[in-house]
Amino acid sequence: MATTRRKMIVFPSKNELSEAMAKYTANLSAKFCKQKGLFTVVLSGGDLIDWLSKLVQPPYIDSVEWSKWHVFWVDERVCSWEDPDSNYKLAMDSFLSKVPIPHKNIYAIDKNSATDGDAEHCAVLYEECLKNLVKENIIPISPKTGYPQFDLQLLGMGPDGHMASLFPGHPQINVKDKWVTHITDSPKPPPKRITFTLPVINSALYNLMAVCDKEQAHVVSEIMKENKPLPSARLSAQVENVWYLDQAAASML
Ligand SMILES: O=C1O[C@H](COP(=O)(O)O)[C@@H](O)[C@H](O)[C@H]1O
Repeated sequence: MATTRRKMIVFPSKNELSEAMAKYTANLSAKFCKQKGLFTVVLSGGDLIDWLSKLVQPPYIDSVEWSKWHVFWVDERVCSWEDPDSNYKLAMDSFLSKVPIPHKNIYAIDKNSATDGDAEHCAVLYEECLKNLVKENIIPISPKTGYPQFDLQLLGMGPDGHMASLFPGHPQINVKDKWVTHITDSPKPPPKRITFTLPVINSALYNLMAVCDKEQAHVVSEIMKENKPLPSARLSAQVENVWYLDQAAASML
């Protein structure tokens, strides 16, 4: 599996980081829409969705080819779509409902199994959904890794070093025989979640990890300076693995 070098950019403020993230996303959208007529974007939950707000403002709101976007989640909390914990709801409310992405191109967790709290079935169905999209030539399989290959993933990290719903000390980080797995004892609530597995995450062409605030400074230093093998430290990408930090998150480097 390819291991691209981690690239790091520190921004003076969260606002500048947000602007850069919008520009990075819009540039890749233009590149892939031109190259292959579509753009596959994987979102996470958490603070990152707030930082994406610049995409729903000029110039991007008018220039991005939203109709060509296909949107996925790197992880999802197993709860109803209306639950405030839902990553789908979070992205819908502040981002996706404001841009003209065709509804059929927004691939949420299965509504019924999520409401029923059946994490295992949600993971199985999400993997099935990805496999169907491979057959439809929406998602290619990476020739290098054999896993599905997304164009861009926008990721966040928790203060414990987790990314997606891959938590330190939990076995999901080592799963290789699935594309999507589940957890029922997440240390961060809610306990039931589904998540892409590490080989899928690392098969993406571009991975952008955005980390802000002083509370994250310690874990950023553990990863960058001490090489601590936390889940986020294992992030890679096929073309570029870039970390956007604000000054506060980078303050212990
Ligand atoms: O629980 C989750 O946490 C991570 C990090 O979130 P943040 O609020 O600390 O930025 C997030 O990336 C993931 O998608 C989410 O489910």
